[in-house]
Amino acid sequence: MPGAILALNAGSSSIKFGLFEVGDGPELRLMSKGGIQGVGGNPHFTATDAAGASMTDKHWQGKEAEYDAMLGALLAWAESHVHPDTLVAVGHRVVHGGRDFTAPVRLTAEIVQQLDALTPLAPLHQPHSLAPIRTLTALRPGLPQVACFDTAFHNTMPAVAKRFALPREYEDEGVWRYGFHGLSYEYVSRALRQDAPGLSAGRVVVAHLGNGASLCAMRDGQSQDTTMGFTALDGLVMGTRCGTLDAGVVLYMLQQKGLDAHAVEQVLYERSGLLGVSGLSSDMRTLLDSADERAREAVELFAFRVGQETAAMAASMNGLDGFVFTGGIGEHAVAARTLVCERLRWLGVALDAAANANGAGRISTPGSRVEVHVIPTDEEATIARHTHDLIA
Ligand SMILES: Nc1ncnc2c1ncn2[C@@H]1O[C@H](COP(=O)(O)OP(=O)(O)O)[C@@H](O)[C@H]1O
Ligand SMILES: CC(=O)OP(=O)(O)O
Ligand SMILES: [Mg+2]
Repeated sequence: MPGAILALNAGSSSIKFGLFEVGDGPELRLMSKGGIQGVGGNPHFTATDAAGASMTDKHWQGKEAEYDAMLGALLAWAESHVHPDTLVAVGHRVVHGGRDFTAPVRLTAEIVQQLDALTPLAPLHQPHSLAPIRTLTALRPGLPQVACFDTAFHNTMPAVAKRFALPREYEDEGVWRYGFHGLSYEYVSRALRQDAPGLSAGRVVVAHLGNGASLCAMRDGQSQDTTMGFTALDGLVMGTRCGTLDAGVVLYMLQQKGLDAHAVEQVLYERSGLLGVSGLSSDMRTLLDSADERAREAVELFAFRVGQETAAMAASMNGLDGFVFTGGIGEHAVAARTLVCERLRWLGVALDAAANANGAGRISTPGSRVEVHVIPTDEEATIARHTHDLIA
């Protein structure tokens, strides 16, 4: 089935994409990757070829910066590089699959409606996941579109790791831990199996540290536990999200502070995390560069929580053989990796400071009991592979 697949990963302020050539076999070849940054503000469209050379770099303004126009332009750009009739499908990252979607699915109007009903479970993400699906359906009604879910990878978690200690009727309604960042974890799981098969068969904590952040306890490449739960609000300190919080604080906000549900949602999703603690920025790079004491405290809390939750993930697997950093912070923030590894020393992590600073793939010392790796994630590659498998 020769042709091409466009994989889209739409977030709150950016749309990332990967364009892949399909051959006759199962392997896909990356032709281009890039994205639109500044969606909703000053959009900036860039794309590079597989070797990293720039293919386009444009700023859009006025009518060109409107959502449908931008997606139309991205689609037209992709088609101009593969010819319209060879674009065989578009795959999307959809953050929440709820209890009904545990594997990639070919989209229909009815399924889009079902996914829309999950918006309250992922208010920061689901609308952004669905927006490009709707626009592309209007632009190219006949083009097959596939949804790939962030939650699906965690379906292998044992019941005890999924369960909340709430009255059973909540569980009957689907209130349990789903977990997220699954397309990223799936990519890392495959990369480990290929490049470090011994470790991949063991007990590994994968840390996806980006704007959203979570950990996955992986044994034999499968999810055993994760720090995110029913929503992407749980677990670690994130850019603007608080992570794990005593539910009593929510009651305090409602009952003592008089906030309504919408105001609480805003505090927890948009004004907390690194931004809330530092009062400065949600961006790790800005905080690491800052001399402000509160910026330092925000980074300290971030690393402290990664350390605590790693111990919890290790407990879920009865031990720890490896630790993997991925996501924007995990891949690039040398100082943040150092702080995290210091908190994992007692678990058997010995960091090789030079390897960490030099951007090596393995950053633990040869004698480290726990192997530490940095693996750049590629959610778009996972999306493209699933899309290909589904439509082939
Ligand atoms: N060189 C760097 N040094 C420190 N932090 C970085 C660097 N590059 C990216 N980051 C951080 O990565 C985070 C964004 O991660 P990313 O995975 O790209 O986010 P998203 O969840 O939006 O996909 C930001 O906090 C950013 O500051
Ligand atoms: C699920 C989630 O938190 O995603 P992101 O990191 O893209 O915000
Ligand atoms: Mg992300």
